[in-house]
Amino acid sequence: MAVLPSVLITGASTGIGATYADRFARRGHDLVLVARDKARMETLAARLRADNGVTVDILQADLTQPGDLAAVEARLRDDARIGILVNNAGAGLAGGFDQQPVDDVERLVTLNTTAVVRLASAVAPRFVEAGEGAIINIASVVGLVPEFGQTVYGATKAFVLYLSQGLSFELAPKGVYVQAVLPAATRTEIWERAGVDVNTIPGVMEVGELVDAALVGFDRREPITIPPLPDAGQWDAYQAARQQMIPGFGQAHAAERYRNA
Ligand SMILES: NC(=O)C1=CN([C@@H]2O[C@H](COP(=O)(O)OP(=O)(O)OC[C@H]3O[C@@H](n4cnc5c(N)ncnc54)[C@H](OP(=O)(O)O)[C@@H]3O)[C@@H](O)[C@H]2O)C=CC1
Ligand SMILES: N[C@@H](C=O)C(=O)O
Repeated sequence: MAVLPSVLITGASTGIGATYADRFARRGHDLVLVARDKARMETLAARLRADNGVTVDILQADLTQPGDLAAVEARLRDDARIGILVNNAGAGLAGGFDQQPVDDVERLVTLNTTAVVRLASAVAPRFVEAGEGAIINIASVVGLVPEFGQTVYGATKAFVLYLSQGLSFELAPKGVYVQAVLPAATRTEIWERAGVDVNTIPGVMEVGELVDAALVGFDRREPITIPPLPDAGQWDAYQAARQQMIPGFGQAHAAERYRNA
């Protein structure tokens, strides 16, 4: 029987990342868990080892700290057993843009974008050389909806979506599968951490249902998975509308509406 690849999951101490850890362990994958809270990861790892007989390593790291991030990058570069990266660690930020301290904004951008792209960059050359591997990036529907008023958080998630689509375009022909997962509101600690009472939000998905649906998309090798979206045709229409603009972009002259103003 072929050996299953190990899975490195960031933000694996709780929430969506811990649930991915549970589901991949049930499938028989060895794991590398990454987050700041070592005690929580040890508790989770002990359960996953006992229940599933898998190997679970723990890498304590604050992904906003360059030294910690470099250690995770090194693990991704050097450990040839890792065949799946789940770029999940992320956070939100309380308040509106004019109230958010810029240092908090910068930390958010570092965690939600810089860490994601650096970890993908660490692993991609090895996956390309092997002609296989998978990168799962957790984005958010908020990245499609500036109207939600979560501007910086949403911008980081739009970045993750674009990054995933671009990486899929570049790497799929080389055998590497890239999936962007766009959850909507899901019951995890992210809300409390950002000072929001999740019980005030309508239509919150349970985390197990979210990850199980995302894994259906993963098994189907979908490039984009939006678990709560009832009509998949709406996403296809959105993509088609975007692609219809592409031939119009290469013009030597400004469009008629901008001339002779
Ligand atoms: N829940 C939701 O409604 C939605 C969530 N998402 C996205 O899903 C992903 C997971 O979020 P979710 O599970 O809900 O959130 P949680 O707050 O429940 O979990 C976040 C995870 O990220 C880790 N983490 C946070 N900061 C850092 C850091 N600086 N360095 C390393 N790890 C860190 C946390 O661990 P620790 O504190 O131990 O470091 C934790 O394991 C995020 O990218 C989020 O944006 C997208 C759409 C909806
Ligand atoms: N985590 C949520 C926003 O704060 C989301 O992405 O829906």
